[in-house]
Order: sequence, then structure tokens, then C-alpha cells
Amino acid sequence: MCSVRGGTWLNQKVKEQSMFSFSGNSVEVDGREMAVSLLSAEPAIAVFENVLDDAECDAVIEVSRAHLKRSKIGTDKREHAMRTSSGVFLDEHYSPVVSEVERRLSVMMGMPLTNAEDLHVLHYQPGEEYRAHMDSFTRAEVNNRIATMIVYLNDVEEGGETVFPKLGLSIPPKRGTAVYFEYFYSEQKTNALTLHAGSPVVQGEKWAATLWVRRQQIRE
Ligand SMILES: O=C(O)CCC(=O)C(=O)O
Ligand SMILES: [Fe+2]
Repeated sequence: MCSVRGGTWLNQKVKEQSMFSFSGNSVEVDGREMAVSLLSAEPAIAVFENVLDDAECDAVIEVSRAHLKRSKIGTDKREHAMRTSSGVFLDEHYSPVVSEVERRLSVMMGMPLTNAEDLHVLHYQPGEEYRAHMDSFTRAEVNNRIATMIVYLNDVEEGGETVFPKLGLSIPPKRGTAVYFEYFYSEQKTNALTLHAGSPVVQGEKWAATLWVRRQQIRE
């Protein structure tokens, strides 16, 4: 079942400043030893290594491939130059690997899986990108997103970094590695420093899977 050693996460109910609260440079989740680098304390931004193995990355890519659709943005679901990738939301019943992966990511995030949206897989070809954006919704009254985990499913020959322009951070996509960030604090205002982008892929292709977590329950 779920086990985490080497770190403790605050339950969302007691969260005041950050959901991410552990020290040390590695964590064990379900028997996997993951190196953790904290890139920013507030907003909390951390990179985890060894989150998925190669077979899991390949399996997620393979279940997604046939279902990809051009990505859209906004509540009116428009295609836009802001986001030129393709993507798909994977229902947890797509494959046992999908439920295993999203469960593991939610354990790492210290959040119940019932607060997570379906796992979203993204595919970028050369020249494709996701320009600087916030993951939270601007309408205040909604059950908003509060944290994101992006796991890279392949190595990209060139480009495709996840960048946080306001913090000067650039994370190269590396197979099996994940970046975590959260954007709500006690003042209930989104942390604008988590503005981020998926830089254009220059050579090769990029596959990534994102788990967005909401403040409240969103699935059964
Ligand atoms: O592809 C990336 O590096 C960024 C993806 C992203 O920002 C998202 O899925 O919300
Ligand atoms: Fe994003």
C-alpha cells in the first residue's frame, strides 16, 4: 500500500504555508528511493528522480498514443498558439499502469487521489510548446487547482525544458523524473511566481504526464 519514508507531508487540513514540508535529499515511496531537489522553498518547487521506471514510461506513452488530440486552453476550449501540443486525459481504467502511476504521484504530493484530475498526457513535436501560464483557474469560486506534478516520460534530444521565468528555473525533461510545484498558500491567492512554460522542443519529441490536484475532492 502507500508508504512514504524520509519525508513527511502536511495534511491539507493543517496546511498553512506549504503542503510540501520535508527535509533531506531523498524519499522512499512504495519501496522506490527517489532523490529530491528543492529548487524553491516558496513557492515550493521540487524535482524527484526515479519516479517511474522505463517500462512504466513506455506503457503510459503507448496507452495514450492513439487518443491524442490537439491541446486546447480556456473554459471555452479553444485551440491556440499558446499551446501547440497534443494531449489526452487518461481515465484511471485505461490501464493498470495509469492507476498505479497516478496513485504514486498523489502519494508523493501528500494528497488524496480523489482530489486529482485524471492523469493528463502531453506530446510535443519539434516546434511545439506550452507558453507561460498558470495552472490555477482565475475564477475564484471554483474548486481550484493547488498543485501540479509533471513527470517526463522520455528523454528529449534538445529543448522541451519546463521553465519558471519569474524564478529563473529551467528543468530539463528526463525520463522518469518529475517536477512538483504548488501555488496556493494561506492567503488563498495563487502564487504568481509559479508561472511556467513547456519550452519548444527543438529536436526529438517530448512526452510528459501531468497530475493536477484540486483543493477539494473532484472524483469518486
Ligand atoms: O510540458 C511542460 O513542461 C509543461 C506542462 C504544463 O505546464 C502543464 O501540463 O500544465
Ligand atoms: Fe502548466
